[in-house]
Amino acid sequence: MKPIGNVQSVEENDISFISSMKLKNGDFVAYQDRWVTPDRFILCRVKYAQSLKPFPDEFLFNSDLNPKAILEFSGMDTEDYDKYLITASIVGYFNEAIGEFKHPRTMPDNGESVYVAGQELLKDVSKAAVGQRGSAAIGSVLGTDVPVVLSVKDLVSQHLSIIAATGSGKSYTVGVLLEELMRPNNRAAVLVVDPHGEYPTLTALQNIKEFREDDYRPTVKVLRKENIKIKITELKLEDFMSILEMTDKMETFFARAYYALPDRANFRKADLLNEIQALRNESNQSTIDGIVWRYESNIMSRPIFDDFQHMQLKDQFSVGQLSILDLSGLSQKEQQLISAVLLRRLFDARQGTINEQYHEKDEKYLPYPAFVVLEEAHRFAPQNGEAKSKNILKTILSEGRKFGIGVCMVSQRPSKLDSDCLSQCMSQITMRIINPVDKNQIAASIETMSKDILDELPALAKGEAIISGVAINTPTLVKVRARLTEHGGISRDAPEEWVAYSKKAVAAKVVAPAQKQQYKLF
Ligand SMILES: Nc1ncnc2c1ncn2[C@@H]1O[C@H](COP(=O)(O)OP(=O)(O)OP(=O)(O)O)[C@@H](O)[C@H]1O
Repeated sequence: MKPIGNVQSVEENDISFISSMKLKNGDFVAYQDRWVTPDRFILCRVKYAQSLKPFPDEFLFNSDLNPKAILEFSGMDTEDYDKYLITASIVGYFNEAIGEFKHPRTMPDNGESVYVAGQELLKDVSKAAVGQRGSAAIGSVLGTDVPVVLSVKDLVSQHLSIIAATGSGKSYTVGVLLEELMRPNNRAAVLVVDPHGEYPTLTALQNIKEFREDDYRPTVKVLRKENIKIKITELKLEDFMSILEMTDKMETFFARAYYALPDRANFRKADLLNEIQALRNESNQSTIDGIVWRYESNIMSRPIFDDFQHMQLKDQFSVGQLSILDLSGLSQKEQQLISAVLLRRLFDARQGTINEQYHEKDEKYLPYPAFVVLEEAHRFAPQNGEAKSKNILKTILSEGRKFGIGVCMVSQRPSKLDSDCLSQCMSQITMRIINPVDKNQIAASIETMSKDILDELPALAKGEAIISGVAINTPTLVKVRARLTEHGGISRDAPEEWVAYSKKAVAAKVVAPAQKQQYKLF
């Protein structure tokens, strides 16, 4: 390796060095740990770079003149002005035995050589190697072709957040992650809760050879609203309350009817309606009418609520299967309710299976971990306000690790996402964020987000991310790799569509002779 500069000063965890190479924030450099282990390199992450020697003010007065040209004209050495003072924070050296970076505890001497970190050092940012069991090759270290490979074990056991402003590449990155999870080295059981129907294009991966090995071929199953069934007994009293939006008086009567059911684990929609009607007397006619009207229009007539059928958990969670729950076309309340019921059943199944309460023949037996991706997570766990799915999500985020349930929360509005939920995601893929309120929420909820990383967020380009947390060895700027399947969340080109539509309309007018006005002279 050829040195690119020399250490000028050291302060706290930062080194400053002078170089003629203009490095970018997030680039990695290294110096040698000369006094302790001479051949050991210490990795550092560049925080900022600034020109070392400012031009004399007089050279800058006239914007028509190039200051460098004035320098040359004055016979001064331009090279002195092409140097940068670069500050980088120490990441450490990779300790194979503990599998993480350790701080060297000694700082470099002034004048120590600094190098651009090469492939050999950069590979240590990844927690796994490409193709290894439990690896997800998500992209490369920005500006290099060194792969960044995440640990799937850590993503699943300690949850993940994917946060970015709209259009920055969130759902594209989710697609890349899902591709990695479905590869033969992972064969994951994954469910994506997809409120906009963006992920069905992933079905193509079933036919791509990279995803096959021996007899393994991933399955991608799209569950659309017509196939979504919730057995009425799966709803709790508070679910009914939230769907029916009743007055306090109505809620009191409704609760009475619900508790009057002879068997709350086994009833039909009409049985509950009968119990409501049975409460009718002369003094409560209008209240009961109100409940009945709400119950008939929101429960009786909705096909997703069924007397007998419900979605089988094993249909949604199966090893080597990516299930896409396409909730487009359903109201936000319905989306929350479906997710709540599903997450509750998943938690119960995994808890019961691990505690040996459910056995092989039981419908609720689920003998493998599961990963749930929640797009638009702020809808399911809002920071302010209620959502039926919020409590169970909190439970899974805090206890899911014991039972092998991982959650990936995807959102473009972290400030609208419950901060407790966000702080439970121990790995983070954070893309461009401009809104200061969102940045503050990230700073408050994600411990690994240092100020210099936060400052980088608005400058990230489409498809660039900062990956931090337990699935990677140190926070790293990453270029997310290209998708193997087509991306489903295409941004619409409004002017293109307007012009195309207008041209079609004009052409229709010109060529439609039947509609042409016939003029007679006399
Ligand atoms: N890593 C990448 N490589 C190449 N193109 C990318 C990458 N990431 C994103 N893009 C491009 O950027 C566009 C926007 O990405 P994407 O749809 O993922 O944004 P988003 O953050 O999910 O937006 P929204 O919040 O509106 O859904 C995509 O259509 C895609 O063409």
